[in-house]
Amino acid sequence: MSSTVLCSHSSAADLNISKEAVIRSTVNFHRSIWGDRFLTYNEREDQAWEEQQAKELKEEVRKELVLTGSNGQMQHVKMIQLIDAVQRLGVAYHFEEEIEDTLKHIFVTYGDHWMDDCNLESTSVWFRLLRQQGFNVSSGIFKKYMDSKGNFMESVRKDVQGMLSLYEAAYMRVEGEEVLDAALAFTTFQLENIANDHMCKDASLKIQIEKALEQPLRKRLPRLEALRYIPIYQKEASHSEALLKFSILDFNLLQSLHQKELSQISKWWKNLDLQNKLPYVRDRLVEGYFWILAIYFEPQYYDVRIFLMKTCNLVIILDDTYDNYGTYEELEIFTEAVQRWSASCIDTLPEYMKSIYQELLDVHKEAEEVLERKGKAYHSYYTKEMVKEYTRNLLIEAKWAKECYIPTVEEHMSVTMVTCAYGMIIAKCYVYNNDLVTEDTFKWVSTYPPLVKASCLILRLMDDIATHEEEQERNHVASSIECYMKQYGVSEEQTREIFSKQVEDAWKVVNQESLRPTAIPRPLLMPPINLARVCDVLYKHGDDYNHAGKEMINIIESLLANPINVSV
Ligand SMILES: CC(C)=CCC/C(C)=C/CC/C(C)=C/COP(=O)(O)OP(=O)(O)O
Repeated sequence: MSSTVLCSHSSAADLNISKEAVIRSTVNFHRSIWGDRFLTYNEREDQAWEEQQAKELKEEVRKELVLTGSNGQMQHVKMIQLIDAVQRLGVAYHFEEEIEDTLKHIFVTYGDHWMDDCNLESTSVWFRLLRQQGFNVSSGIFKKYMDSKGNFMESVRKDVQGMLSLYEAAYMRVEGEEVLDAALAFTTFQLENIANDHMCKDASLKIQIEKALEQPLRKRLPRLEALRYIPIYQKEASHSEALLKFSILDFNLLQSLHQKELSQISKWWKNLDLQNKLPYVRDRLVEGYFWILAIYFEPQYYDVRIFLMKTCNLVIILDDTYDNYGTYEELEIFTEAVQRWSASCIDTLPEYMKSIYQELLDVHKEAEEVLERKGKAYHSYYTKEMVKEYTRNLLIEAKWAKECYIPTVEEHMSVTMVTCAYGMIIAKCYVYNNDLVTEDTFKWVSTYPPLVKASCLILRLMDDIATHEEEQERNHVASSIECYMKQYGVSEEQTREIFSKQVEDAWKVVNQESLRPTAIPRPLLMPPINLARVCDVLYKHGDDYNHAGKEMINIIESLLANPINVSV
């Protein structure tokens, strides 16, 4: 994989560092597995008809989602089930107001006391939905399913659907919620037993349990949950035909929009001609698009996605330049140029870095022009400052790598919290958001508040758990695993366990910070939450960003290539 090469580079003369050969370490990343597959886009023939159908069905679903005058308990139970289905089918973004109104009404009506005679399944779904919506209902309600010794009752063990719902609800836990910690341990153990039980005859239930154990709903991306849930929902006797059909059409229409975007961005990427200009850079455009789609999949975020794709792929170019190809002296010059952020710096740069720098300025200038017209120039001020901070910290990592220095865990985290790039990406998510974003939003994100830190930590730890071995083989900066092992004298195995626990603790912070009142308007919380979620796809079974495995390839094909058959 990795190799250290001697290569003579034209920049050496400009740099005045050495007229002889420059030693570079390079990694031979494999080429994109997707080739030009997403370069061209063809609209499906029946798309206009599908759009019309979807429009009509959407209004039918909307009517079902509005509370009627009768407003009885039974209606509330049904409404909770319907909202759960709407969310899991991936179409909740069409009905945000209706969902907010209904859940608020239920919160105001019942407070912490969801109907006493309700079963575990209904109570768990109520709890999860309200917590997801930011209503801080008490987890104390689950104590009634425990005996005097604090163990879950025998009746719970027999209620498999109830346990499955409780398992999903428990993932909304925050620090100190012992009843939810106990519920999670109990349900996980019981559900694992059922999943491993060869005598269990209900194959469909078994699959649902396996999928839930693999990834709880809290960590699941809405588009991936939609793919999984559509066939399950269809089998439910009480399903709404309008909702089912609408979800399928909407999934396919969005897929078509995403294909169009990916084609547009593939052309931009191809035009950069990196294969010839910067052959050391990874070509992971399609995997990168999956990453961005995880943050925002809704049609209204088209501009943000295009901007994020350009700017995040530049982040990858920078990452490979600092981690891999650039010499320390070159990187110092580049970092200085970024701090000055001016086209006049181009002449000071080594030849191969000029196009990177120019593209960095261009992508931000493009955004700046749009924002200036809207009187929002400060949006780009903050994101540019975060890019500057990012390169300064990449340079520190390059120094550590050059000196083979293993920092303390605290030193490492203070730098890699920035170089994992999530803070900067979150800020960039807000650049084109108009109504809710204020200067305070940028001040919030740039100071790395608990939610942003938690999201960064989840990425850093999961990425390092997945890539530690591969990165060790090359001259990469010490990973958090190495730092931890050295500082605490523990094995790699123990460190991995400790980090997995830290990831779960970070999720508790994500949950806490999502409860009302929130530090910033609730819709703006989605980028850090979804960025945490995507790690659970990309880094759970290895490094699926750099080396997409079979399952990742399947995911990308289902999301971006294969429409769902309308008669599923
Ligand atoms: C569209 C697009 C490309 C999205 C990517 C999002 C992004 C910029 C993520 C941050 C950088 C990162 C962790 C890259 C993974 O490579 P790595 O494992 O080499 O990272 P490391 O050098 O920090 O370990």
